[in-house]
Amino acid sequence: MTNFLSVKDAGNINELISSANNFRINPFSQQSLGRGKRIGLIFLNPSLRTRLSTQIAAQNLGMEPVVFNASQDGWSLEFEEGAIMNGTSVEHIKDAAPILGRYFDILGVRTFPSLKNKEEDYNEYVLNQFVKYSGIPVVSLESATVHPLQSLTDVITINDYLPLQTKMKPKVVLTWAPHVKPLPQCVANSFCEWINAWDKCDFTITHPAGYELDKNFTKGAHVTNSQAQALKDADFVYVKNWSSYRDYGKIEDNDVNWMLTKEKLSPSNNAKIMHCLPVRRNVELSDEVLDSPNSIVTEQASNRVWAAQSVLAQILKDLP
Ligand SMILES: NCCC[C@H](NC(=O)CCC(=O)O)C(=O)O
Ligand SMILES: NC(=O)OP(=O)(O)O
Repeated sequence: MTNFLSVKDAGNINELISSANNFRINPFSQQSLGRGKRIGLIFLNPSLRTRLSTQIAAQNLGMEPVVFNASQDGWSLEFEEGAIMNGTSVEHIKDAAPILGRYFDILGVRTFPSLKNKEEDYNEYVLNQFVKYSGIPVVSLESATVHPLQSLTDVITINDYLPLQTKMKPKVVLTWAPHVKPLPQCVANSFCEWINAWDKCDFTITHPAGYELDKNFTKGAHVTNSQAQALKDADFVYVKNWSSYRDYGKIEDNDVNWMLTKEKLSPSNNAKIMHCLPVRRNVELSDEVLDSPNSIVTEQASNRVWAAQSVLAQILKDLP
């Protein structure tokens, strides 16, 4: 593995899951793999889980992680080719990224979408420039359109429960939830493309009209505007808000009735509840759901370490 930017870089998903499961049993089994190697973790946006789990994963592999909160502590970066830099941006990515490439063996980058320029966001304008100019393997720590370390974690978490399932394929539902802010589509896009590629689940997406996701990510999934219909017999319910893809970055209609409650889950198959976190309690999901034994969000977040470790191990093995 060279880069880890989306499901396309994952190779065999089941092998990544199995490697993650091995690290969960024995976190320090491959300490020599990363010895003498350094990973730079560059954050252009806030993070709790990704920042900490990736540091822990790197340390478990014997690597040294260096975290840089670029948006707070670094010079303001310019990404536009040919820009006349007489404004607020101080340093061009063409100058900064090659230096990161000399300091580190692997680079992790978190960069959210602008939610203003759909074309730039969906072309991964920022992340791709880190890839182009750093010259070293790049791991997405969540980008404009996808969050592959989160999605790998999500399939690892679902996989843990597969032996308990009686159906050939468990019913996995991604439900839109209300929010106070317009959020990226990336966690939802990414979950869709990983669940589709993994192909072990019967997958339904439900959202109010106007929140259709980009078909490049969802194709193959059942899509319905009826949350009640989607939740019926569900084995896993993944809750997430996203802003409109069509009317890009806008809140079409923040229907509070879409908040997930215990009552709505009663026709489900005692569904496990998932969310990438952070979550707005009693806006996206009720306390009752989040605090119930069906919620596996803490377990899910704890799997972030093993997902990151399996990816970093694969990249380390393939370093030139
Ligand atoms: N990294 C996990 C999710 C990040 C982001 N959530 C947020 O920005 C939440 C912000 C808030 O709740 O104010 C998202 O949905 O893509
Ligand atoms: N789920 C997730 O990526 O969390 P952070 O934004 O805290 O890293």
